[in-house]
Parts: sequence; C-alpha cells; structure tokens
Amino acid sequence: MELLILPAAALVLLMVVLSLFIWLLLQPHRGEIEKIPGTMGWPIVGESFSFLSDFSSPSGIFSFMRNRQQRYGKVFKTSVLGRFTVFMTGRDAAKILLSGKDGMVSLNLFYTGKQVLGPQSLLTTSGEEHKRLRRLIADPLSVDALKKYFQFIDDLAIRTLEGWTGRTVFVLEEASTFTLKVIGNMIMSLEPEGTEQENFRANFKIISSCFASLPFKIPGTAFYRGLEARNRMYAMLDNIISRRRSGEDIQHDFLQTLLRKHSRAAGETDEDSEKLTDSQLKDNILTLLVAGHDTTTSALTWLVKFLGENPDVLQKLREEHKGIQEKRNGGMHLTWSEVHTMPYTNKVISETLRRATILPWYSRKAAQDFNIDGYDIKEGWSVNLDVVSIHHDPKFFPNPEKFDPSRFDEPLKPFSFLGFGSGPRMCPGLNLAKLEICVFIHHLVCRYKWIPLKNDDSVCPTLVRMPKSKYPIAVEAL
Ligand code: HEM
Repeated sequence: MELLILPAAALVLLMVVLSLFIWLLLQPHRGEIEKIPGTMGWPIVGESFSFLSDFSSPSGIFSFMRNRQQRYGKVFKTSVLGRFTVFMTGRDAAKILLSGKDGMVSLNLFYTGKQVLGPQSLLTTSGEEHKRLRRLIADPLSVDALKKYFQFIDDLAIRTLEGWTGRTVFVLEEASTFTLKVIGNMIMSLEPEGTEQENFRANFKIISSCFASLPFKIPGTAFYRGLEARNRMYAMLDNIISRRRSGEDIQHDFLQTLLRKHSRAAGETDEDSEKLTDSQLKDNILTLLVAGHDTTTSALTWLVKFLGENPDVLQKLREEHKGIQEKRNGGMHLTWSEVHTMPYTNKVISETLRRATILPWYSRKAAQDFNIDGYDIKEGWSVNLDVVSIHHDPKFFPNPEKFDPSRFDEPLKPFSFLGFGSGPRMCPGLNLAKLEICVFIHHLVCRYKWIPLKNDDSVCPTLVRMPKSKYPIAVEAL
C-alpha cells in the first residue's frame, strides 16, 4: 500500500480541491470544531508535511502524536492529506471507537480503497451486512479449519529457509513471498511456483500499491492500473470458480468450502437467499488477500529484527523450539499439536505487535453525534484511534521502548493491547497470521543464525509500518 509516491503537482491539486470541499462541508460545525483543541495547520496543506516527515521517522507517527498530545491532550484535531480528522487515544476512546456500540462509528476507508475492494467487501460494509459477512468467513478461518493448510505452510517455510543458507536476504521481501504463497494456497490452492502464481503475484502487487493513490480513473495512473489488475484477478477467480462448479477441479480450500456452503438450489435467486453471491465472494477474497498480506509480512519482518536486537529473547525462544524438536521422534517437520505448545513464541508475537504497532491508527467515521472526554464529535467526522500511544503508555507498559515479551506473562487490562484490534472489526485472520509466524520462526531459530547488515531504523511511509531497509541479513546454518 504505497502511500507517498505521488506526483507532487497532482498531490497539491488534489489537496486544494479536497480542502475546499472539506471547508464547505465543515461550515455547519464550525462552532464544535473550534472547541476541539489542536490546529488545522496551514491553509490547504494543513499539517501534512510534519505528519509525513514524522511518519517515516524511526519512531513513526508516535512523535506527531506525542507532540500534539503534550500540547492539547488526548483528543485533538488536525488536517492531514486533505482530511479534517480528530485523533484520540487511551483505553476509553478505544472502547468507544472499537466496540462501535449502537452503530456509533463505521470504518473509514479512502475512496480508492473502497473502489478497489468493491461494494460487498467486509471493509466497505457496516451494520447487519457486515455482521453477516463476518459470520460467513469466520468458519474457514477458525483454528480447526486451518489444520488442513498446516502441511503446506510447514513445507513452504522449510523450503524458503533452505534457500536462505549462506546468502544475504532481505527479510521483508522473503516474508512477502512466503505470506502471499500461503494465502494464495489457502484460498484457492494456488501452486507456490509457476505462471499462475506469478500472474497472481504481479496483479496483487499492483492492487496493493494503488490503495492510497490519487482517485483519478485515467489510463496510466496507479488507480487505473489497480482497477485493471483487480479485473484480471476477478477473471482468474471466475475461471477457477467455474472449474470448481463443473467438477473439473475439486480442492480442499477456503474457496471450495464457501462454494459448497453457498451453492444455490435450482430456482433460488440472489434476492431470496442468505448465501454469498459470486461478487460478495470475490470482493471478500480480495479483501482477505489485501488485509492479510502486508500485515503478516510486516509482523514477521519486525519479529526477526527484534530477535536480532535482543539476543536474550532469541535464546529463550530458541530453547522453547529446541525443546519441541528434542521431544519429537526425529525429522524436521513440525506437527499440528506442537504448534499449540509455544507459549513464549506467542508472547514474542504479541510484543512484536505492541512494539512495532503495524497499523498505527484505526480509522473510523462517526455514524452519529457522540461525546468523548467532554468533546462533541459530529456525525460524518473522521475519527482516528492512535494505537501507537496506547501501546507505548508507560502506565501499562513500563519502559515502553524495551522489547520485553514477559509483559504478556499476566493478562493485560482491556483495550491496552490492540495488536489485532478489538470488537466487531477485530482481525478475523489472527489465527492464520499466528500459525504462519509460529511455523516460520520454529524453523528459523532451530536451524539458522543470522546477522543484520544494516543499522537503519527508518520506516516505510506506508499504511502498514515496515522497515525501510527491508531488513537485510546474512544467514548461516547453525
Ligand atoms: C500479524 C498479522 C495481522 C495483523 C497485525 C492484523 C491486524 C488487524 C487489525 C488491527 C485489524 C482491525 C483494524 C481496525 O479495527 O480498524 C484487522 C482487521 C482485519 N484483518 Fe487483520 N491482521 C493480520 C493478519 C490478517 C490476516 C492473515 C488476514 C486474512 C486472512 C486478515 C484479515 C483482516 C480483515 C478482513 C480485517 C477487517 C475486519 C473487519 O472489518 O471486520 N488479517 N487486522
């Protein structure tokens, strides 16, 4: 999801148009806006420049938030990237925004994201329709249902790592290839190599990088290319779906499960059925790919980085995995039951998600007027939960910059840790993400050692936080 590679002139033009539009839109609420502390920055550009420069610094968006929270408190207004928005932080705000009680908020996606994911995506629907879609995809993503993909993930992790030996690798690139192959196989049994995989990967990359592009549907723009890639991806899915329906190709994957559950009886129409239509199916397959790929890639990369920087944690983690290996009767393959005996690994994953805060804020739109910390928020306003500050609150995480998995020894206070979110929009892919990471880390720490080749803490200016250096390492067998 590249955010910033935008032609400067077009960006300025868009900001002017958006600012005028927002200015007109906000006129009826001038009074309420005035009462929210903070500044709207410069005319047109607002506070975009300091937001963008902080965004790609090592501490990321945290310094932007901390500066303003020190000046204005937990709730403040700003105008960034052509959007008037209210940032808020703290457990109370998290509870209100994430539990979405009484339909108080809905998800706030960029226009381009909405167009690319489609009108039936989990991310573009809300209320009852959103609940229904969640129910329908929950089963195939449950721990039990994931068991059938375990062997593939295990084999792929072993093969990927064997290719690392004696080489310099960019962890981010390798993690990206690994997670895309896993999700492609899980959803539609894509083979990890070959033309179909390559086309899938190429289209996915174009889609994923057009998310925050300018919303111009003109040939040559990133948005236009993204929509074209989406059409190619949907054509590929149509082809697979028709092969499955004709019985020419039967698999045991996510798509097959949904096709079986949602096939229509003769004469049953879309209107009188509770079942998923083909466009709902395709929009949500694309949604899972988009929501699951960059996040898991980033988590795996940060985890390897944090292990490299914290030898004591690496040693303890290695002991857990060597212990599992020793109890096994030979062979390098993990077993399904062993994956559920990794308590320390789970704490390392949680601490990685806390420390890196891969999605730095969760974006919502007020669906009705409400009050938070004494401030009136009006229907239609963009409200963002600053999660980085919640994850770095010294009251709940003393010495917050330290990477310390033992913080998760005891249960935490509700809404103090939000690595996978909370409430009705909580991540439905968390079991898959954890499975991929546990398997990969098992083989990595049992069989390899590595040294980092670059001491660069800067972060990509993308919606999902990733190390800019892609984290190059030199790898050797243990
Ligand atoms: C370590 C990896 C992952 C992290 C850190 C992560 C994190 C999150 C978070 C924080 C949210 C909620 C955002 C909000 O409230 O605004 C979310 C939602 C979501 N995630 Fe994940 N995720 C990960 C992996 C995955 C995977 C593997 C999948 C799919 C297979 C996935 C699919 C989704 C979807 C579809 C949503 C939207 C849910 C909805 O709106 O109802 N995620 N994720």
